[in-house]
Amino acid sequence: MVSKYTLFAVVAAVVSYLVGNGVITPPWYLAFGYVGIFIEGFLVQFTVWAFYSVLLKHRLSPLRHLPGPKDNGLFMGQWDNMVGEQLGGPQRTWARTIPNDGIIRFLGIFNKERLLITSPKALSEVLTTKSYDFIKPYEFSVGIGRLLGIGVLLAEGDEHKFQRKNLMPAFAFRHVKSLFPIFWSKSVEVVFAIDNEIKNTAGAPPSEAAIDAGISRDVKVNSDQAIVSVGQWFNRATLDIIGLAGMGQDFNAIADPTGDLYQAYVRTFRPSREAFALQILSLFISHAIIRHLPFKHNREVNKSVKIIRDISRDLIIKKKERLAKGLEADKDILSVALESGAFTDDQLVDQVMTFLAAGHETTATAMIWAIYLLGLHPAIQTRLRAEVRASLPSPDSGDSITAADIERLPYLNAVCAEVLRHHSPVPMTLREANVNTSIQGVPVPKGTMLYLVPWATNRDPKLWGPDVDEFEPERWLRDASGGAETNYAFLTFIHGPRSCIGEKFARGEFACLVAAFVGRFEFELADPRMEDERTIPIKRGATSKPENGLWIKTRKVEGW
Ligand code: HEM
Repeated sequence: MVSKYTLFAVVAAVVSYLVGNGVITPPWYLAFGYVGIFIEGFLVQFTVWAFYSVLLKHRLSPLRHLPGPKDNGLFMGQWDNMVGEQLGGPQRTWARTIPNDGIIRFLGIFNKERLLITSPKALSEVLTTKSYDFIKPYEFSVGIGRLLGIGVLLAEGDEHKFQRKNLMPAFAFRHVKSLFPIFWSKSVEVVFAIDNEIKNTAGAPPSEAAIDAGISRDVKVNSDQAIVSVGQWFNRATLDIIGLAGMGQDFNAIADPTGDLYQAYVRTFRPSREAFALQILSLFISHAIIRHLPFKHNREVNKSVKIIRDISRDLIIKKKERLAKGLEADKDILSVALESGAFTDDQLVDQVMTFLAAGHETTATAMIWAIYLLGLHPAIQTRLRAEVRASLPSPDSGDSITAADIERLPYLNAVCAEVLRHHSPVPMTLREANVNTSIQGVPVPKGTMLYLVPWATNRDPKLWGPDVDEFEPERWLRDASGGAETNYAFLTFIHGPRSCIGEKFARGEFACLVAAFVGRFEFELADPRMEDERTIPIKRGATSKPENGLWIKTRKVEGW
């Protein structure tokens, strides 16, 4: 489709030719030759278009009658609220306070119209029955695609159906069950590593360089207690798990955080002023241009992406060699993708990149919130520790576990489900109507942007009851659905054909990591300022976690 800028340029060129040759004479213009008239022509069109789209379009929109927040800025709609609060925060408030039938309309930057989808019925249409009417917005895909590759997460339409069908066998629960020994062995390894760190870490805070490189942030308190920064440990553990269970390759990031792959992710996700500035710039300029601007952050991300791509390619070559040698077929994600014969080598690289990134940062974020919430609620922590110790083998025993061992721990499963409800690692995701369609009978024009916000839906009192903000694992013991009347009240993994393909994998590794950590350690928040979750600065991005990390006073509990 021709872009509006191309159209403006063509019209301006024609006008410039006609005026320059005296065919037409506008009542007023500055005669600076053909180029001057071209620029004037372009600017006049741009100004008319900008005036229309910022000040008029939303007033004439067929969606203008939908309920929504009224305190809009003249040019920037709800922008001030959205940047001033945690990601998903304003949407959580609107879903609670603005009476609506499932759709709330709000204005974003330059008064662009957006729809927040709130009711289970509307969510089921967008996510399930009309899933392919909605796509991931182009700019979102280009931005995140640099790091994730264009794999199943970003493919659309028939291409997505094809990729998902061929990857599904690797994620069937029958298969995921066989991965529990890997989940457990890495959970035990990270617990041992943290235990060692508590014994050996120095009394002084680690150097800035070590913190920056995601290597150590831990500080000794006394002989058996240290302040541990849990985030980096769980990133290392989940990267190892997706490596082993997903690709058959141990990246050894728990043992050695200086490895290329782990460091590539540390550089990419490291918050910096430049990264934030580029994020803001991406609201005005295409990601395709931004990534080439000469900034240090861009150079670091580009370098990291090359490393991740090269490692992904190497993994594929090694796997192919194993297959060619006729070695026993592996059942990891990469082997399933290779054996399906559905993907070219380049497509496989994109899939591997997708699974590496989507498969580790999310679960590591879930772990941060689990430790945060259990640090805040010592009674729940103690009860969970008792259940784990009574039922699972001590890490020291060297014994492994099965999926059934985890399944039969009701409190562990309830705690994990409640963490995922209370603090969804992915706070929100976006969709764009790809065709003229409708939601709950409301006509939705092509191009309309939709917000699906687990941070709002998972905490909506209409769906969960008045105790929605309590961290209350019991709700999952009373009722397998947590007390909500519908699945669509729980959006952590989304639903339908674009739901998280790794949900069962994620729930399995998450339960193992929580069990091993809580079984072995007693812990509390090191920073009392974090006790009020509403005031914690949260990092903005695809996943939401505390911007300054999570620091907990940790002590080994003997006897298991
Ligand atoms: C607690 C951990 C996790 C959470 C909260 C989570 C959440 C999500 C969400 C919300 C989506 C939908 C994104 C969207 O449509 O915009 C998604 C998609 C996806 N996730 Fe996860 N995820 C987790 C773990 C994993 C793991 C461990 C893997 C891989 C092993 C994985 C692989 C994927 C893939 C490939 C997709 C795209 C699916 C598709 O579009 O067909 N995720 N995830």
